[in-house]
Amino acid sequence: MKHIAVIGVGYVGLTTAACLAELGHHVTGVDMDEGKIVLLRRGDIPFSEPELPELVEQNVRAGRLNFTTSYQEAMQRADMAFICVGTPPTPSGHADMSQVEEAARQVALSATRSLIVVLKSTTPPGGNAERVADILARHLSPGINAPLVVNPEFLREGSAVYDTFHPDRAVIGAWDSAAAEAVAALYAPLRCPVLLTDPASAQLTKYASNAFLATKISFINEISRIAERVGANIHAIAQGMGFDERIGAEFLESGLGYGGSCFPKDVLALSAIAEQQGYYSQFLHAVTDINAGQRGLAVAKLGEVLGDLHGKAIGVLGLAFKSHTDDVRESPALSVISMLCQQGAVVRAYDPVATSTAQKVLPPHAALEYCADAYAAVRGCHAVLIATNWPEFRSLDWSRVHSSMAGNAVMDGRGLLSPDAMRGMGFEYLAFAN
Ligand SMILES: NC(=O)c1ccc[n+]([C@@H]2O[C@H](COP(=O)([O-])OP(=O)(O)OC[C@H]3O[C@@H](n4cnc5c(N)ncnc54)[C@H](O)[C@@H]3O)[C@@H](O)[C@H]2O)c1
Ligand SMILES: O=c1ccn([C@@H]2O[C@H](COP(=O)(O)OP(=O)(O)O[C@H]3O[C@H](CO)[C@@H](O)[C@H](O)[C@H]3O)[C@@H](O)[C@H]2O)c(=O)[nH]1
Repeated sequence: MKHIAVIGVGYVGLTTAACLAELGHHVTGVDMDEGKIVLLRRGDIPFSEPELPELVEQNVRAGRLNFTTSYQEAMQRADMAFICVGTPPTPSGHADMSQVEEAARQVALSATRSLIVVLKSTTPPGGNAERVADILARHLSPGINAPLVVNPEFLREGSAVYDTFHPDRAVIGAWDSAAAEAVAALYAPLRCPVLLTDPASAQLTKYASNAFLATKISFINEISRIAERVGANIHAIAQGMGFDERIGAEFLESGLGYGGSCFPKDVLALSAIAEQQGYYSQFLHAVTDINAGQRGLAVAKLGEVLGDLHGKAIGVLGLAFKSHTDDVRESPALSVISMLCQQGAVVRAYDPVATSTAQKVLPPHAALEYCADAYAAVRGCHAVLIATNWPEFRSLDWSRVHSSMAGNAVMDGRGLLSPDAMRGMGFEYLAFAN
């Protein structure tokens, strides 16, 4: 059993803290956001993530998990500190390292004993790990050591707890082999492959993994553009490709493209890393461009059917960047809503859990209304656009939807519905290549 401080209790930090506590460790989560800590101390979770509320509650009750805004309190007995703060994109696409550097400085200043510092935040290779190690060394009291271990996180939002307990691998990059082994020991109960490597390789493994998954999505979206022109069905194609084990069936869902707090920023950051080293990656720029283009294509398809979008009512189902989360960072749904409003459409939006997060991000607009349920959102609409892959949109009573709409167009931006069934009910069914 270890005493562990987790710095930053966002999506990654809170999940990591709760899962480490569940594995028997004593964990203190620290965040500079007092509001988050107040919520957590009251037993509330600051965001929506399946299984997490129960896990946090159980471990707080068992006395293994607590929360504070004080680094001193969290670091008092810490054997390890996990840095899980954000690395958002700068305007030039680089990863902003300021939260990580500040967290490292605070960890070092409040350390009263030697400990291992584990960098879970996604950070680019090319000097950043070295800089964090240097910040630690400069701010530690004499006689205290804090070797740095780079241990990138691979969880997905919406299945964060499951992914943490069932990881495909742990990647551990360190200069100090004893520190690397100590972090590897934490993963032993999870029985996953553990890759021990150097910090730069660990960092680049994370970016390469995200860029590869983003590439699969842009690739299938590129194929869907070709498929549409030759009258082929993209779902059949993806299925046929996916049977080939060398290709794999996952991440071949065509549609509005990827969003979220990771793929868009990490592909950009990888391009920026390459450019900093004098290499322009045409390939990564193409992945980003294809992805961005899907949103405009969806709006154009609606325009083709409805003519001028001005004054047309469009029901948008989904605001989150994917199902089972309230996260709207880089959500394709929000870009599409902005495009529709710009073209003069009246938007009626609904999401099972992400309305309040969307309201904080989208500027209020006279033509944008948030609705309490999917049926309210589609009522009186000329068209419906499915923007997020929530399962509940698949199981709506679509004949009820049809009879309550003013028009009959449905743009299925996530390939959720059966084209034949929808057309059979009298919808003008629009999608990417089917
Ligand atoms: N969200 C994901 O699915 C995911 C998955 C894998 C990796 N990552 C990476 O993990 C990192 C964290 O992502 P996230 O989505 O959890 O971010 P987040 O924004 O949800 O959480 C970051 C937290 O850190 C806190 N914070 C910032 N500076 C701090 C400081 N100096 N001291 C204490 N707290 C501080 C913030 O208040 C916030 O609560 C990023 O590098 C991200 O790229 C994210
Ligand atoms: O076939 C697919 C699969 C996904 N998506 C979209 O891609 C985005 C990302 O989805 P997903 O990867 O499931 O969610 P994230 O929570 O962003 O997780 C990714 O980003 C995390 C942060 O780095 C990594 O840890 C995870 O391994 C990686 O999957 C979402 O907008 C999805 O709608 C598609 O368009 N088609």
